[in-house]
Amino acid sequence: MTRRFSIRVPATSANIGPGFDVVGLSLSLYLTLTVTVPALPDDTPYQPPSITYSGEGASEVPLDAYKNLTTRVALYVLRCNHIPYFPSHLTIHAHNEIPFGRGLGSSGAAVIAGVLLGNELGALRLPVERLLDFALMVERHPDNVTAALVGGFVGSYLKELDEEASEAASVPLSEVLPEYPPDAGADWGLKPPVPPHGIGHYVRFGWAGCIKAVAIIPRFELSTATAREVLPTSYSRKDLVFNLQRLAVLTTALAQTPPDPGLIYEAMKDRVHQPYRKGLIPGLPEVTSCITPATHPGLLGICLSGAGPTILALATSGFEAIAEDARKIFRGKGVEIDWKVLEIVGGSVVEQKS
Ligand SMILES: Nc1ncnc2c1ncn2[C@@H]1O[C@H](COP(=O)(O)OP(=O)(O)O)[C@@H](O)[C@H]1O
Ligand SMILES: N[C@@H](CCOP(=O)(O)O)C(=O)O
Repeated sequence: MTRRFSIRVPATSANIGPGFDVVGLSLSLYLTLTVTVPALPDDTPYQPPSITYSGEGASEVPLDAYKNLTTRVALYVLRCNHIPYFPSHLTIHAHNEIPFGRGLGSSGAAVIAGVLLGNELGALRLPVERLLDFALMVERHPDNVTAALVGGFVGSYLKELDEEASEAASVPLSEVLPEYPPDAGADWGLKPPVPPHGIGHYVRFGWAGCIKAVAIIPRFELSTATAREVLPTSYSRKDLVFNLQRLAVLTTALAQTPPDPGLIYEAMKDRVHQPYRKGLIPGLPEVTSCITPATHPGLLGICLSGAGPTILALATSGFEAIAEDARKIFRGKGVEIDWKVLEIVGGSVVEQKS
């Protein structure tokens, strides 16, 4: 019987100020795959997947299943589970609302979509923890992928692995995700590195339902890799303590009703990544320091979203004033923006269609 299913993965905002590589928030923009696996007579010649794509990134995303990030991740999951190739005549339509390279977790969503696709195509029934292991072999910071998979406001850490497991987990991404040749058939020779078990661990924090996220999205891309290259490799104790103090308070403060702007605004400050990224994002220090709960009633706190360039303002009201004043500051620096008010949503959903 022909199988049809959809996979819907949310956008995410990582860090939320002091929680660099630790916390993530799932947001109401989605990457949605609609998948069909036709039932075919046994003697039908093999045909590789056909991908169509609409929405954000449509002009740049590869439609070759052996080059596309999502399908390469799916094939990696299948191959680690002894299934060497995609089902024949597979069709996938991807519709994407998450802008590329803006700090809203587009690559994390593509990776989670791929892990869930592999899990469905192979009927693997992997538990959430194992799905996360696969995602963490590809995207090494857990904040985006964990929030995209399980949803909500999430904190995660990577387990320290023993020597053998760390070696397996430190395989270069090019080996985890080789660009398999489309005509190579079932016997590619290369054995994929199977992830160690239990790489990532997470907990979901509470979230006060009245808090929404205003995403202020500059009209330029900044790759996460570039925005990580500018970070130092060591920090002063003073700066680490500054962030730890704020993160500890923030994870509970965002669950309280009514939320306290006096507590949250200060708790969303950061000294680990934002100061080093300001050279890549004109207007970043001005937007985060000029828009405050005193000047903008309803604002709780403001930070860089993920690696940027998007700015995330958490607020209970006054969304338009926050975003339009951020627009003025960015415009003064020659940067145009778009903005959206987003909800905090649940995690990825796989739905079988009849
Ligand atoms: N839906 C998708 N399908 C395929 N590739 C994607 C998809 N979404 C993102 N990517 C890849 O991820 C890149 C962006 O990743 P990254 O620099 O980490 O930024 P961010 O995750 O903040 O949007 C894109 O340029 C593209 O190569
Ligand atoms: N902790 C990471 C988060 C990157 O998120 P993205 O949405 O920009 O990919 C970082 O700050 O580098």
